[in-house]
Amino acid sequence: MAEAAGFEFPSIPVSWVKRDLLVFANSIGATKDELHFLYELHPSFTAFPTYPIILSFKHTDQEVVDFYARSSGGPSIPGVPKLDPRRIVDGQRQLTVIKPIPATSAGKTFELRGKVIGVYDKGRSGTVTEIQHELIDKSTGEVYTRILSSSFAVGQGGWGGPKGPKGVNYPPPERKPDAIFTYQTTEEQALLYRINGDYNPLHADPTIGTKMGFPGAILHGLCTWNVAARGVLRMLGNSEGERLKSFQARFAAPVMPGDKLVTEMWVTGAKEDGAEEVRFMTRVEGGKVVLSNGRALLTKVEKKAESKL
Ligand SMILES: CCCCCCC[C@@H](O)CC(=O)SCCNC(=O)CCNC(=O)[C@H](O)C(C)(C)COP(=O)(O)OP(=O)(O)OC[C@H]1O[C@@H](n2cnc3c(N)ncnc32)[C@H](O)[C@@H]1OP(=O)(O)O
Repeated sequence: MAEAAGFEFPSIPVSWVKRDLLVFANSIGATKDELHFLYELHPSFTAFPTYPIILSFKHTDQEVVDFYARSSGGPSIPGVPKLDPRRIVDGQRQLTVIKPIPATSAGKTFELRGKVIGVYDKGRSGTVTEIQHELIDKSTGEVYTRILSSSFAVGQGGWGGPKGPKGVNYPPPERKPDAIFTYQTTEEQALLYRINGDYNPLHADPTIGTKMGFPGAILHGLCTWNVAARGVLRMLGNSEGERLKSFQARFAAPVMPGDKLVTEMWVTGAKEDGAEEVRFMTRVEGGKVVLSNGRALLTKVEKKAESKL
């Protein structure tokens, strides 16, 4: 098992154009008062700061790809049994902004360099694979973004691997939230979000969702995660992309397209690298917590009075 940790994947060339940024901002519900994420001629036009999260799915694609073929096509991780991509869900994600990305990758040679942090056997529950990716400009070696991902292979545990370290939890303070952001997803939200490059049929074909025990096609965990990122930035960072330095959360329960998402957030007063800590939690209205362990780092936190649908 020692061989799995540190295993490096072949680097993946990635690219994007302004149009991809527009699709992304639309797919996470950006509104006309966030025009700088939606209109390429806006004087402050910029990528929504979590956009790089999509690049491990998109690569350099302009066309739809076969998700399963791509997910099973990569190299095997040493010491770990082959996992069935049809029964893998996203577990958690952390994105750290090191340098904001340009509005298009044209003129640079970006790639994602990925390595395994650990693969953990959770017994009957499944297997957790933790991978770190860095978005790097190959020609200069500059790192733009660091992403830590955990995927959860449901029911595919019990192969004798290590259980893994105890995770760090970021529970919200026990007081009223400092801001609340509500977003009504549509029945077609996942069909729109997949155009970013995550073509997992789990988000389109209801029969695949029901085989995994869900009520139908579920929303991409990262769509919920990015909606929450937009909410935190909107409510506490005046929708100024450069203020978001880090964003992370655990996918605690699935979301169905059409659900209303309620993100509660707390400014804790803690500081890290000159940014302020925000903890957050997202629920489906009146129901389950769907994003737990939410934590963001923002510079110049300022509260907005009201949430916007
Ligand atoms: C190669 C192809 C890559 C594909 C990438 C995916 C692409 C996307 O398109 C797919 C998606 O977007 S899927 C949608 C988003 N994800 C979800 O909806 C998952 C929601 N969560 C769940 O269903 C359960 O929490 C569940 C099932 C995750 C866990 O529930 P339980 O089995 O009840 O687990 P539990 O008993 O609570 O815990 C067991 C151990 O696992 C750890 N753990 C739990 N949830 C985790 C999570 N979300 N991420 C990472 N680790 C997690 C627990 O800490 C526990 O470990 P330990 O015993 O060591 O404490």
